[in-house]
Amino acid sequence: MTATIDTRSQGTSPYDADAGLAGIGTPPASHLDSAPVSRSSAPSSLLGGGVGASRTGTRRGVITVTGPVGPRYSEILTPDALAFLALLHDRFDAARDELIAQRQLRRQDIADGSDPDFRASTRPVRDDPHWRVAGSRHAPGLEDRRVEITGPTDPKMTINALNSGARCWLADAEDASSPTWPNVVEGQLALHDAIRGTLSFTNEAGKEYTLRSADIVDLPTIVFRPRGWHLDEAHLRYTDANGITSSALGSLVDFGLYIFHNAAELIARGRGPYFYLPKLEGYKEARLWNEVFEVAQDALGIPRGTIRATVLIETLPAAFEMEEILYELRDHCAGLNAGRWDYLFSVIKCFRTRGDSYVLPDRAQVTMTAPFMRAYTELLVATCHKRGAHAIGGMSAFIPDRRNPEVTRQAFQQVAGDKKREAGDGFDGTWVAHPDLIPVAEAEFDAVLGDAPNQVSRQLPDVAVGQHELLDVASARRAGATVTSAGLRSNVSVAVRYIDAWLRGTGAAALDNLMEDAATAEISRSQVWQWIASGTVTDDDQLLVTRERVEAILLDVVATLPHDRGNRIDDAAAIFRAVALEDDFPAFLTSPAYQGYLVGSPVDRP
Ligand SMILES: CC(=O)SCCNC(=O)CCNC(=O)[C@H](O)C(C)(C)COP(=O)(O)OP(=O)(O)OC[C@H]1O[C@@H](n2cnc3c(N)ncnc32)[C@H](O)[C@@H]1OP(=O)(O)O
Ligand SMILES: O=CC(=O)O
Ligand SMILES: [Mg+2]
Repeated sequence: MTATIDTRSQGTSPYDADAGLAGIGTPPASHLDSAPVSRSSAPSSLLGGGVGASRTGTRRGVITVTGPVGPRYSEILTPDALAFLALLHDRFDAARDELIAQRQLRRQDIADGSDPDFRASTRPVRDDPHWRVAGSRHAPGLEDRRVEITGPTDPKMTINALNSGARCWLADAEDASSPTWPNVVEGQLALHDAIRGTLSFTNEAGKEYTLRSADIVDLPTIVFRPRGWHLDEAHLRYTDANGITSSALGSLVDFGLYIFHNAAELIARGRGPYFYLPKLEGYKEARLWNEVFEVAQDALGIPRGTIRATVLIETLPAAFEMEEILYELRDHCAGLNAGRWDYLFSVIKCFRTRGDSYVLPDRAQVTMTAPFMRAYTELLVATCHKRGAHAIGGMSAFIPDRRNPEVTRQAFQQVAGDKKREAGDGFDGTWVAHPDLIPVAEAEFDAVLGDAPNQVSRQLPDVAVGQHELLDVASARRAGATVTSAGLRSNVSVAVRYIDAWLRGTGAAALDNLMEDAATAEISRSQVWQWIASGTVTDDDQLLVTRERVEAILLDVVATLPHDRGNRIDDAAAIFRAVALEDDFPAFLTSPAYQGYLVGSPVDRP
């Protein structure tokens, strides 16, 4: 993206001068923020004015399709849908760039030694006891979210998820998705058809898949997760009113196409346009989403407050702004989710240059009972319930193997323990990665919730989590967790195999009996980067983690992997080198991998 960013006017702490939280102490339903979205600026002429010019003659931007067009793509990429995307980009493209720049400044601050903390400037939001979020009120299908299955939106997974018996389905265009052009557009087609009850699929062996009901109220409630703010969509070009052209934004494309095509249908069928919002780093990003929602609802003629969003708290900076995030989205917010894998990634990213005391042990040894992780989830539940929001738990990575009873037994045991802890801690629901895990998670939540749809009314006034508890990452190693040579090798191997799968169009994979996705792969590569940068010594053999050592492991791993036709092991290894072994630390591995390796590759064509 090319927008000019005036970082001087924002400063490194732009929140202090912020007037956006001025509504504190007044009734929560009113829109008192200074945010520049008003009904008068809403695009009433959107669908009548044609792309490029409004009825009043004001120039507007244009979205152009540059990706190849497959069967039925025209049903998604309609002129009106593209005009809607152009409207969203006109309003929010530059604001997105500013927020990405602010993320970088903040991360640099942390790298330079300034610890994240709760903001003094937003204390009034936290201290005001009166406001509440919309929650599940007037949001049919979101009252009881005790088990949510997650997964990508290809037709088979869509049908399997909707037939799974879970309460909700997180339809994922984020961590579980490789954002190939077919995955993006055909995923929208699958959702479009599923919502209308017409989706079917036949696999290569001739097995037919159909929805168990054509009526979506009989199926898990769909909660769609668009891509995060950081990802571009290279197959749609946005040309702004000044003729400047750039890639479209993945988040606005995913969100925009989904709500444009499905909001009215969802509402008519007794559901609503529901979203998960990933990878936010602060409340200003929540505010941006809220503005997107308002503009979208106005443009589509849907009452404001119809959308519901569940925000993933999966970055360290966002953990210090949970309440502010809820506040910004209060008219649209259903809850928060503890996105534990990206959270760990964010912890590593933020502290990667801060030396040995910020080094985490092997990924497998950082469990949810590590004090700093427990502090994060306790704060999340307490914050949600204080504000009438659902607290949704995270993903245990253990997955069953239908061909291996022992692996399945262990997965069930691990998942049961994880869900028991979450339900006991006050979470209102949780995620599972695989349909066979639904009864396991359900049993643990049933035991706590009984017939109640949730436990939002359970207040947790005794939770006392402050800056120290959230930042005490050293607690994991103090408690005996270690960095091992096996952990190092596993990080290299998992990252390379996952990136290979991602380059072949698969965004979630079962590797070594664990669910791996973009978030877990980010942990693997960033741990390696941090261990090298921190001069970490593996505890079992007392050897330094160096680039040369990792390079030798990488060559060994690559030699053991099949180099069949279609595999992209060498490309995966090249990406791994770029994101784990260079001096620079790309904020996300998917950004260079997308631009340099995925776009234009064989799987990127219909
Ligand atoms: C950090 C985070 O963000 S977590 C959220 C993002 N991650 C995810 O959503 C991961 C979701 N899970 C998955 O993608 C898959 O479970 C995987 C890739 C981990 C494993 O998938 P597979 O190797 O196909 O598992 P397996 O062979 O046991 O599947 C058995 C059946 O269950 C289906 N299935 C497995 N997981 C899912 C799922 N999440 N949703 C729907 N159906 C599923 C499979 O499609 C398969 O169906 P079939 O018999 O009709 O072919
Ligand atoms: O998105 C979820 C996570 O754990 O990351
Ligand atoms: Mg995540």
